[in-house]
Amino acid sequence: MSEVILQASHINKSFHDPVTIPVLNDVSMSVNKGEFVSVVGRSGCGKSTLLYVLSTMDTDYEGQLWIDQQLVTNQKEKQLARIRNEKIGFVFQFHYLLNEFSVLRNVMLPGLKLNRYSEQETEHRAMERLKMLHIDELALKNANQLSGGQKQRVAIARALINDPAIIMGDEPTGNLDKKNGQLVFDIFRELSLQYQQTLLIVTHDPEFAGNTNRIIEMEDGRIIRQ
Ligand SMILES: Nc1ncnc2c1ncn2[C@@H]1O[C@H](COP(=O)(O)OP(=O)(O)OP(=O)(O)O)[C@@H](O)[C@H]1O
Repeated sequence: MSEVILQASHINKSFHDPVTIPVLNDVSMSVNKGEFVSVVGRSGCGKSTLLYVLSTMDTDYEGQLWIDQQLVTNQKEKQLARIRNEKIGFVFQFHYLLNEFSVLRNVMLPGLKLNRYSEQETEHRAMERLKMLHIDELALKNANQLSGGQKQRVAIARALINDPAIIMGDEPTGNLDKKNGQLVFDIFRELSLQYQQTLLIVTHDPEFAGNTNRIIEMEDGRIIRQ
């Protein structure tokens, strides 16, 4: 049987602004190890809100959530911060690299924070991941010397530094031209096929979604197809 990496059960969420707006409506879903899953749906249907809940950044919801077989609902923030750093790699629309640091240092940072390996070992692991993504020649450049596509590939290397159970992305190709968007897609596919990396990516790009293993389609806060 496939190993379940992420499971959400009957997630409900509303914003109170000041009237109550229901945004997630009885969302249940799971993602298996090695699956490359996309989340699609019209603007405002709740994709980002769902991703924030699934990534444990938003804890204000009803329902239950497991990551890598561990129930994370109702855990304290300190524990959640550790789970996020250890189990989840994030790739956003904007790369959030620290411009004053080298590419290598940027990739190392979540590893140094986790403190599982020595600094030397973390550097070695960061170089391995830059090689995996074919960008090791950028290691000593400063982040602000890179193109948008290169920055996003560095952000993916950074997301991989702690061997996350799952990579979550919110529009990771949304800010890239077609060629660089394709490059980022190809990296995700290679990670999924070659390294059994589990991926859950919110996207507006039908071509991107159409080439993933499974599409989760949302409408008005519900999953209408998966
Ligand atoms: N902090 C907030 N307070 C109140 N309402 C919010 C808040 N964040 C999001 N919403 C509302 O929740 C709904 C879902 O928003 P969300 O950002 O999850 O949609 P989305 O599908 O990711 O949209 P997009 O594709 O445009 O990014 C929208 O109606 C939005 O206006």
